Amino acid sequence: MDRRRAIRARGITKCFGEVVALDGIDLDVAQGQIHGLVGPNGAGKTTLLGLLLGLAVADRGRLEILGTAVGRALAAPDGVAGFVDGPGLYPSLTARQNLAALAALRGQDAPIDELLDQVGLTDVADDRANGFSLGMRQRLGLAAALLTKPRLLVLDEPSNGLDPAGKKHVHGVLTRLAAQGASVVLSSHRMDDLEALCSEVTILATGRVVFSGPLSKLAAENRELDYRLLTSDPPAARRLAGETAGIGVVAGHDGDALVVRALVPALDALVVRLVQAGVALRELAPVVSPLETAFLALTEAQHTEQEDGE
Ligand SMILES: Nc1ncnc2c1ncn2[C@@H]1O[C@H](COP(=O)(O)OP(=O)(O)OP(=O)(O)O)[C@@H](O)[C@H]1O
Repeated sequence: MDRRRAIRARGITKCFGEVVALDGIDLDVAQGQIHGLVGPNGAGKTTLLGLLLGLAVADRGRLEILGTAVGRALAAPDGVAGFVDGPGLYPSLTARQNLAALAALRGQDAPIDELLDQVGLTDVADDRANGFSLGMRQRLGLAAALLTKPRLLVLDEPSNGLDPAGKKHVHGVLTRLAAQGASVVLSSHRMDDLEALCSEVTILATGRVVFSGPLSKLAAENRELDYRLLTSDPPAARRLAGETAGIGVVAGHDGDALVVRALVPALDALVVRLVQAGVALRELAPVVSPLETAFLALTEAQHTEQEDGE
């Protein structure tokens, strides 16, 4: 058994009647890693997170969490905390009372003020949870999960409803937790969040893993992407792009921006030429992120394979 791995899943299958929600899932999550789960609606993300939290048991397969094989009991494995389908809170209690009640249930002292501060709820600490917005409830749920000092934190769509300040707090909490050696598995439909937070992602489609690994592997795959460039001299940039091998200039105007289709080596060559010609590069970014491009390509491919098989 590998204790350096927070999660090791092999051949996990889970059905609800006729519906195969998970179909032979393998998953590896290292300690200290923030791992993203992504996939279209109904892909099986929540079902998988529920198994990690001990809310359900797999029909087949082997699941090890924090070095221990998960049995058939419906209970969160030791060291695991989190939530699916929104956090469970006491609506008539304040944020502070919610955390105090949970700490008392566990018979432990907890740094409640510090936790409220970490998730950015200090100003509303004495407001009742039933008046909280979705983003505030998510953050209180995160603070509640942190009460147990988890070694594996499991979160279903933690970014739902977060404003930019809330997002900054949540990202800060998760990043610090991972830096201290805990692991985080979270699902999201927000590619920008996953790219900002996760070192590895697993893409699920109709209950199967279609990709699992580092984000850099997705970006480095041999796939042409469209890039948007803002430069100090748009006409010169357009001319140089047209003269660079492997660069396709995408038609249509986006203000002063130049949009090119290229693999990374050709893009590198273009940037070098621009700089050598004295054209300053002010912005360069993929029009659609590598993760989103891979997500669409991989999940659509899976969908088409299924249709062909029917
Ligand atoms: N309790 C249940 N009873 C019956 N079917 C279920 C149950 N839970 C999930 N399913 C089915 O299992 C499949 C996977 O659902 P799941 O909620 O895990 O997907 P998801 O990837 O989290 O989707 P979303 O992005 O919409 O949240 C779906 O077809 C869903 O309808």
